[in-house]
Amino acid sequence: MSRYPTVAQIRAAEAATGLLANGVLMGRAAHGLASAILNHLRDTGGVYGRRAGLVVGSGDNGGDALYAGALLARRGVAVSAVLLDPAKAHPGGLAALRRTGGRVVVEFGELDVLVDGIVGIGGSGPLRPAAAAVLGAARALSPSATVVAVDLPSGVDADTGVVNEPAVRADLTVTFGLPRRAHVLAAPQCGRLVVVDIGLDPGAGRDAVLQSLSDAQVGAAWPVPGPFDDKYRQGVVGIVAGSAVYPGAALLCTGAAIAATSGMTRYAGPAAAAVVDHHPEVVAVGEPEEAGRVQAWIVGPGFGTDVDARARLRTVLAADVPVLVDADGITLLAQNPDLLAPRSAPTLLTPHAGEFARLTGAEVGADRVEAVRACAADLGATVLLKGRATLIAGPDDPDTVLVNEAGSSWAATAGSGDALSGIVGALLATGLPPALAAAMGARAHSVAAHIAAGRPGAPIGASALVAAISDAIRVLRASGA
Ligand SMILES: NC(=O)C1=CN([C@@H]2O[C@H](COP(=O)(O)OP(=O)(O)OC[C@H]3O[C@@H](n4cnc5c(N)ncnc54)[C@H](O)[C@@H]3O)[C@@H](O)[C@H]2O)[C@@H](O)CC1
Ligand SMILES: Nc1ncnc2c1ncn2[C@@H]1O[C@H](COP(=O)(O)OP(=O)(O)O)[C@@H](O)[C@H]1O
Ligand SMILES: [K+]
Repeated sequence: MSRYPTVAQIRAAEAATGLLANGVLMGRAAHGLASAILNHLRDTGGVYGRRAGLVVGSGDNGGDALYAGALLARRGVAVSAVLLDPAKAHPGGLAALRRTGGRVVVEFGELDVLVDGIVGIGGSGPLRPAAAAVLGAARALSPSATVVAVDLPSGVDADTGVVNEPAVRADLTVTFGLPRRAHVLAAPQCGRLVVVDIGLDPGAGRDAVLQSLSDAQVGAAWPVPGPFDDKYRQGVVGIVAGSAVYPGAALLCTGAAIAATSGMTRYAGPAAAAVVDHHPEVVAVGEPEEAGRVQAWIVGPGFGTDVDARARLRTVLAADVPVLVDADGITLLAQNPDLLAPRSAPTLLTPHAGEFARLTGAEVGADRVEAVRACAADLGATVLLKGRATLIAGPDDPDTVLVNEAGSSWAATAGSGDALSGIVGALLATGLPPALAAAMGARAHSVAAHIAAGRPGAPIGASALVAAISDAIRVLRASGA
């Protein structure tokens, strides 16, 4: 389990050490930052004589950069610094840099490493023009320089992960004590993340709302058949998806459900013939009323928004079992929110941003974590908001929002949402709590996309993702073994 505290929680954890005012924390941060840069230099040709440029802002983020620059200069790195506001540059850090031979310059020469010490957790908004100009000139002169962000790439909001352009895009981000929300919400902007130990209380950040499961946790919790299990005991999932004209969603969703667990998969809808043709293990009928017992339903992917679809949604939501509503089902639900009111079994909604806006009447907005939390509380349902960073909130636990950072964007392809609902719905049918099922399913979905794309990676369709689900589960289960 990783936890991603807010800036307020990070500041409280730092203050609790009593080591802020005396500069001890900054010293540790600077050591960690310098070590990460030295490691990078060693891995790419050596340390001595390499060139590092520091872009230094007016706060402690700039202080970290200056002290780290001093340590690099002592190891033979040629360090230069551009001070964005010379009168406010951290005095101790600046003195240290000067003592070790680092130079203050107005513009950089060629660089191997460009260090973004502009702003950290005290920053707000985009890069100001002077900072953007210095970075732009440095990038133009040294396009292959490695960009190292101190704490987080400047211009990225630490709590929401919003990238306020112009913003820094880093190859490596070195942070201190605890990862910030932005590191998972805007992971592609941060590059590789190094978290330096600065001696925070080991319990620090325990109150962080935003959390992610490790692969090992997902693997250990993945349901597999036990010695006395049969097909029914592992959960029967019922799927209402696709249509006679558009059977694709039904095939993808059903295929994903079959791969995710060993329980039984039923299908109810107009694509029954095509489903059985592709997946002979499925028991398929025309309508949900004919389907027999299930432990969870998936309803909505590609099943349209006509009167028949509406009637099927009504039937499924009237069942006293967990229901996952996706895609067209969400669009219909947005028009008929009263359908949720009588339900006592859990409901799980899996919107993308557009469906989320339809459901709530408002765009997701900058604070995705708060948006998903509020939506879950308002609707009394678990909500999974899709994206590169998928967020999951339940209705009864405002102190937990789970996040799955996909690690790659190969899943951004048509029909991959149908695969996600198949995986998550099959997990729901095994009896897992909705938020856990959603987070585990999202993780397996991302890993499957990554495996299907291969190395160095090639575009995939959703069918390839579905075909890789079994391998993804193996990878997740092996990661905890
Ligand atoms: N507080 C602590 O204990 C520690 C703090 N550390 C470092 O200190 C940083 C936080 O320092 P500060 O609180 O001084 O804040 P920052 O250095 O992150 O930024 C605050 C300064 O930047 C200016 N600013 C805000 N937005 C800006 C923008 N868009 N463009 C240009 N300037 C902008 C503000 O006016 C202020 O002067 C952390 O991110 C981390 O790097 C580390 O030294 C570890 C210990
Ligand atoms: N940039 C991205 N990186 C990684 N995964 C993504 C990205 N964009 C979307 N996804 C994932 O791909 C799936 C897309 O679902 P959805 O938008 O419903 O597509 P469809 O309706 O075509 O099936 C979701 O699981 C989502 O989290
Ligand atoms: K920074």
